[in-house]
Amino acid sequence: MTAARTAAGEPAVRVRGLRKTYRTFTLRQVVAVDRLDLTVPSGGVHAFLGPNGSGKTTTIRMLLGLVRPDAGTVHLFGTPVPSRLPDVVARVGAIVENPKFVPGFSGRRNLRLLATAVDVPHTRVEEVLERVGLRDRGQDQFRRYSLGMKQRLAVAATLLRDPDLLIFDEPTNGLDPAGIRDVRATMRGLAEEGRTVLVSSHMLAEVEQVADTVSVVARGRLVAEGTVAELLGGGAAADVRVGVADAVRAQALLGTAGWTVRRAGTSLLVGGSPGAAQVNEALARGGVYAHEVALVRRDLEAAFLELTGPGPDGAPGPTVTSAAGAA
Ligand SMILES: Nc1ncnc2c1ncn2[C@@H]1O[C@H](COP(=O)(O)OP(=O)(O)OP(=O)(O)O)[C@@H](O)[C@H]1O
Repeated sequence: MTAARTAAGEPAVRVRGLRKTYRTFTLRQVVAVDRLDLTVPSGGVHAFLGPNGSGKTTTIRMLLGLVRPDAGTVHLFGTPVPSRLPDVVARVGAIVENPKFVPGFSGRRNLRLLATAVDVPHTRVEEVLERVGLRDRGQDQFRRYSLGMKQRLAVAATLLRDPDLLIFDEPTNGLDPAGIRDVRATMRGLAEEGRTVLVSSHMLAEVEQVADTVSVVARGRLVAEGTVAELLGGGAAADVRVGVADAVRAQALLGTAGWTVRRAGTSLLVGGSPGAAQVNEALARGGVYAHEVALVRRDLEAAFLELTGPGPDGAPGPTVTSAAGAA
């Protein structure tokens, strides 16, 4: 099953030059998505990351044929959308906004209604309830479910047709920590079954823990793509924090080695070095012995703000970086 889901060699999602402009009530033009390129590899969890209003929901709605683009192309598993959406729609499941379930019906009855609507046998309802851990609570009324359980029922609904691509728009909004953990575990589990999960988020911590690859958008445009580690600059590019008694001498030694050195409280932060061991060695060779040498991971929040914040002139976004080195 895993091979069949991913064997096509096509990315699950391929978007090129996508653009969508809205007109507000005051006839002001809002560019929601602006010549966006997006590639979601087949298999694994891909985070679609960006601040509020950066165009994530609009993009997802275009992937699903719910909003018509002004320009650009969308392919899902190599099939052009929306022109040939019917050919691929059964392979895609999405939770875009709060799913509509009947509050007074049980979770199971809600799913059975949906199963009938999409022509799936009711035996599949039991499978998906089991899959999201709701089989024992399937007889409870939907209105009695916690938010996390409601979200899991929504996932179960998307699984009815056994899709290869699942799209979640901000799935952890409003969930408590246990609910967030559940959603993350569900996403990982789906990816391990060979499916592709595309999850939009503005929550960096969520992305770091669950995503294999990430696309970062700001003001409707792609600003970076790659793995989380690549977006953070990788270990080699991280700073090294050094604690020494003689900071002046250490600063001179490290500067001579060609690295950038700046003060951070009582420590020094060394940038551009190949790693902590090399920094330590350079100090020792110069007769300076550090009481602390530690690799400091670049802060994800800082990296994200750097990527998505306004440029120095406050206007267009930062240039596109391909952290993965991919075209
Ligand atoms: N139907 C609409 N009419 C007018 N403007 C819209 C409409 N939908 C979205 N927008 C605007 O387009 C821009 C992108 O919105 P979108 O909802 O796609 O971003 P988002 O990244 O999903 O944001 P959030 O994380 O807040 O949901 C925003 O400026 C938003 O106000």
